[in-house]
Amino acid sequence: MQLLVTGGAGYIGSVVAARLVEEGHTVTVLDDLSTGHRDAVPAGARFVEGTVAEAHDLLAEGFDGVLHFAAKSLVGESVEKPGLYWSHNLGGTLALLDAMRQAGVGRIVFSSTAATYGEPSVAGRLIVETDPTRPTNPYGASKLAVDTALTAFAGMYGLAAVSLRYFNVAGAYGRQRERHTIETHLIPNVLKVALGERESINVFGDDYPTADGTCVRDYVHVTDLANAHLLALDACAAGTHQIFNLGNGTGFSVKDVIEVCREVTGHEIPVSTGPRRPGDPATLVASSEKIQRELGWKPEHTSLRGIVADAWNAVRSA
Ligand SMILES: NC(=O)c1ccc[n+]([C@@H]2O[C@H](COP(=O)([O-])OP(=O)(O)OC[C@H]3O[C@@H](n4cnc5c(N)ncnc54)[C@H](O)[C@@H]3O)[C@@H](O)[C@H]2O)c1
Ligand SMILES: O=c1ccn([C@@H]2O[C@H](COP(=O)(O)OP(=O)(O)O[C@H]3O[C@H](CO)[C@H](O)[C@H](O)[C@H]3O)[C@@H](O)[C@H]2O)c(=O)[nH]1
Repeated sequence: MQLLVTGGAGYIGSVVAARLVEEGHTVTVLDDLSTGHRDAVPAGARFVEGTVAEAHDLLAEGFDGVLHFAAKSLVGESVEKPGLYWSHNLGGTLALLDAMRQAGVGRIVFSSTAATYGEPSVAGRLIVETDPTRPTNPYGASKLAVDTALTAFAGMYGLAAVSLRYFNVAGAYGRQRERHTIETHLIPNVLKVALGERESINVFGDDYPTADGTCVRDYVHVTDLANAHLLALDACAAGTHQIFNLGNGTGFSVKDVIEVCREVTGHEIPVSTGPRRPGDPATLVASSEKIQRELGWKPEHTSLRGIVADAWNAVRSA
């Protein structure tokens, strides 16, 4: 297929773009390099620098589908700058959907997020796709708005849409790793301590209603996530919008993650404890039963130790 990958110079988009090239697809990456890197775009993919709001002319060249990763995606920043999130994530995507419609591009796989759910309705239960969506921050709200728009576009215009609601993505694909200039994510920041680039890791709150008081998340390997995109692309069906969770079904606390990083890196990882980060739900753990059942997705890298080890090997060899 001729595929447009928005955000394909970013962490997840670049790994998916690499897998698509390997599968024989013709890939064009559209990225404004606001948080991505030109050299993350895989060899074999064409690169166009620009924003999703300017995709009109590019799409007119003729594509079979779009994989839409480009977004602002920092929870804390979204609380501080909500307008940025609404304009980029919703406004940018609506412009993209209009351009797709005008160009006759009928297939989209969208990077949605666990942040669309907010606090789980039943504490301790895995989150399923039919759970209430009550985002606790503007990032999650803007992504939920896109999901809602996709349902409407599928119903009205026959768009074939799949939203993949990722939980916490981690790990590396060979040397392709997470490398944000402003890094907020837990695992890469803990690894910076092990590398000697930071003195300690600050735990954002230890008074949550969880076993050790720190937030619990579900970490999924970026290559398992990439494989889900290949399945989703094939599963797109005209006039439908399908939504799938992507996680491993196991929750790890912030303290668990730091301990695994200590084991993997052999570094003591000094810790300080600070206040809660605004917008953070206490616990987010996925049921991915639906995508396993309906699309045959099977995660292969489910151990947190293995996920951290892959990330560590990639940053050490950088
Ligand atoms: N990393 C996670 O754990 C996680 C979890 C759930 C959902 N997601 C979603 O997955 C997607 C990719 O996340 P990531 O971690 O790879 O982020 P990233 O910041 O590494 O990648 C995003 C890419 O999009 C580009 N971009 C941003 N706005 C753009 C615009 N308006 N036009 C063109 N390009 C633009 C950036 O330059 C960057 O290369 C995002 O949509 C994010 O919301 C990520
Ligand atoms: O230096 C840090 C960084 C993070 N944390 C904590 O570690 C946990 C994980 O935080 P991340 O920033 O790594 O990830 P988030 O859970 O905030 O968010 C990620 O997963 C979400 C869905 O679960 C969204 O999709 C979002 O895009 C993606 O960044 C949170 O409890 C956070 O408070 C710390 O204690 N210290």
